[in-house]
Amino acid sequence: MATFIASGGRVWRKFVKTFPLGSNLSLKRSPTSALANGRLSSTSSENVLVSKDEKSGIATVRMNNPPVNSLNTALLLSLRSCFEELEKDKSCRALILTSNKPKVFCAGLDILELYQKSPDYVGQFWEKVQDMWLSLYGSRLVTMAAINGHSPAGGCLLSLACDYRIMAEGNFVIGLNETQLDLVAPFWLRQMMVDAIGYRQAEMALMVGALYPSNKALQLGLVDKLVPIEDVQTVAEEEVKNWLKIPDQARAITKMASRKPLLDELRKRKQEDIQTFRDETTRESVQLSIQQYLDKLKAKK
Ligand SMILES: CCCCCCC/C=C/C(=O)SCCNC(=O)CCNC(=O)[C@H](O)C(C)(C)COP(=O)(O)OP(=O)(O)OC[C@H]1O[C@@H](n2cnc3c(N)ncnc32)[C@H](O)[C@@H]1OP(=O)(O)O
Repeated sequence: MATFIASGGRVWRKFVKTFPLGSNLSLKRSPTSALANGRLSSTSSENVLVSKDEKSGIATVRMNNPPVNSLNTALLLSLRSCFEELEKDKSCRALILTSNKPKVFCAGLDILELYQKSPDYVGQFWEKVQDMWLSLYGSRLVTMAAINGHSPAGGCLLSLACDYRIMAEGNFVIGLNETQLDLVAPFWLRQMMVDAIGYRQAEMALMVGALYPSNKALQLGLVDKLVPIEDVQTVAEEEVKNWLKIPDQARAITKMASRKPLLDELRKRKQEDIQTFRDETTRESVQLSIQQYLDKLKAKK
């Protein structure tokens, strides 16, 4: 039987201190998890559930922000802190990012964080998006997106920041639909898309704000593997184990060599990027588009 430890090591205690914990400290574990027989540590904040198999060093990070894991300030802060703590944990070698709510991996940025807010507020919000991305994209760990549902916009951003993407088959969409909200994806997000699917396809996808069904996403190379939804976690664990056969140091140095230019570019242009976001999102016409988009989402029911 698996042993559940609420706050086993230094890293976990620190993480627990950083965030208000929900009453539930027990691990919400997929019944099909291949880690079931490993020694597991777990901890949770209200919006992110983390478990780690001590033997393999594989952590699973489950977004738990109902109803659709939209990235609000609290979730962004929790994700960043969680990525940074796992990064510092010497026994951690890999991270699987998934959703605790199958059928929606992440609905992207919380649109309400962009609606009728002051320029200062949206600027600070955007910095949290940047910092979360820097910690995930720049991670030394093997990072695997286990995309068990829809993954539009900011959800696609999270997936692209990982090293490998496994998505659920079926009627789920992924892509960068920012232009549909009258928003322009920033250079670092556009670049990840280009790196994943190539210049021409990325250019078209970004211009029209395309959301692709999972089979088309596989064909384009936006995701790497499609599996039935109930197998997403197990296949992600198997895939991570394959990656962990490669020595960590060589793999991580190689990863950094390819990602450093984009990481450095954002670090250098952080304030300019924040200013652009502030100016764009608070523009009257953009606010109107966001309002119409929100109305459309509500009217769907
Ligand atoms: C210079 C500018 C730079 C900008 C760059 C920005 C980079 C990233 C941008 C973004 O991420 S913008 C957000 C884009 N996201 C979307 O377009 C997704 C919208 N949501 C959906 O399409 C669907 O909700 C879903 C994810 C496919 C799930 O569908 P489902 O049927 O399961 O749920 P719903 O009934 O649609 O939603 C439930 C509930 O949640 C609300 N909601 C959904 N998405 C968001 C969101 N992103 N932010 C805030 N709220 C969201 C939705 O309105 C429903 O609310 P209620 O009606 O229940 O109150």
